[in-house]
Amino acid sequence: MDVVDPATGETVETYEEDDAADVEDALDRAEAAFDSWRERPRREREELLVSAAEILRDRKSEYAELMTREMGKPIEQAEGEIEKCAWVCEHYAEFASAYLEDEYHPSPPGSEVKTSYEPLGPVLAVMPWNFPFWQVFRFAAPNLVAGNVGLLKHASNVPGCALAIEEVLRDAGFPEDAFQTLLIPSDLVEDAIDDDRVKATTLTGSGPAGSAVASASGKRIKKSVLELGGSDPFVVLDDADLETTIEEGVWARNQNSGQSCIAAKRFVVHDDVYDEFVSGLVEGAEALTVGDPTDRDTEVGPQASADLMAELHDQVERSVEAGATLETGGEPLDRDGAFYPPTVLTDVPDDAPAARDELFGPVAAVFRVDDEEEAIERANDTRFGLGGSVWTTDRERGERLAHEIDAGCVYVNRVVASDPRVPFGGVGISGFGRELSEAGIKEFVNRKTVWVQ
Ligand SMILES: O=CCCC(=O)O
Repeated sequence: MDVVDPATGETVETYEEDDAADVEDALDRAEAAFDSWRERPRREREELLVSAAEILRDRKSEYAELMTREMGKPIEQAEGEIEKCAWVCEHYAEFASAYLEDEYHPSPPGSEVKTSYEPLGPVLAVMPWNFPFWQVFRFAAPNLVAGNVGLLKHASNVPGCALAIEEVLRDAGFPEDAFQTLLIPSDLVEDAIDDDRVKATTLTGSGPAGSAVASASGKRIKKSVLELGGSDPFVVLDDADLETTIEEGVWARNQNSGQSCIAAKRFVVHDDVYDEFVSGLVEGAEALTVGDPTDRDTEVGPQASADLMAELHDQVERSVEAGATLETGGEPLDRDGAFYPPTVLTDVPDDAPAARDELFGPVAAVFRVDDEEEAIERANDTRFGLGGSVWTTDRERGERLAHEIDAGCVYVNRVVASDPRVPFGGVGISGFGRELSEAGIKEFVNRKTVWVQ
């Protein structure tokens, strides 16, 4: 596995891939580890998560630099990601016991009936490169503390991050085989899912990858959780506080260099404020500092690879050919590395890629609407359903519209963001199941009814 620094296009590291025999060995070890791990008192498992959080904070610079080198995340955002991983570890260290407490039910006199939450076993996680630490920790923290063991198949461009995560957990004191990284190509994933020792699967990534993992899991009657793409609407009503809304909109679209499933992708803007909003969005996009992700002033780094940038550019070109107006950006930067500028498209036709598909880079598509009803219609005119936001000074109006948007989460006057305290996941082709909070820790447990007469 070659790691190519997307800021320079140079190969910076090569890792040896694992093969089928390595997978076999890892599955054996995972199964054995589960037998003893599930018996460890939960309090001890929680304490290990506290140690993992400490290690993450101690090694924040080292891991942030690794992430920046492998997938180009601007360094300050990479440090923020490591902090968030520490937070999710601390969150589950504090709340896992309450989340997994036995639940007692009304029962006939003389009997006791409860639900207990017991671990399932080895869970295979297929994870993406865009938040290479966070996406893994939000799987690992709840599952390890619940008593499951983890097997990670990470994206092939971030093997160093995958191994570093394994290192954090081992150094924190988790048993060696409680969490293992498999540096395997995608074609070995189905074999692993087929294996009886793997009890469940979770994938964060693209629709086709999600469909493949869920199909293979379904064939073997194994539960899966999918967190796939999004095309989140950012709905700006006529009474929005425009200064704040524009500022937040620029960030909502360009965070993580535009490569986030919950980035705002379609801006649905009321006619009364449309012109002012668009000119603010364009000005904000042009003011962003694009460049070397190791530089602390950089706000938008490279796209994670030249291929991904080419795919994004093709979507922009096809949208413009279909009739969209390019307000700013729209051409790869003339320099080494996969740099794409913050881009704004207006007049986007309904059948253009920028309206229909997910654009996984710093490209905003803006739509003009005449009223609330049309805003909701436009917001819901997508097969995705991950997140969405509504911007208005009238909180009740915002909340009312939030209930009308078909998505796993809708934020009013706040940029959509995942948070350990609240469920995260989508509807439609954005996936199923939930991560984080109590909902997340209960995805891969046996909700066992115990009836004592
Ligand atoms: O790509 C998805 C974003 C995930 C997150 O921010 O938690």
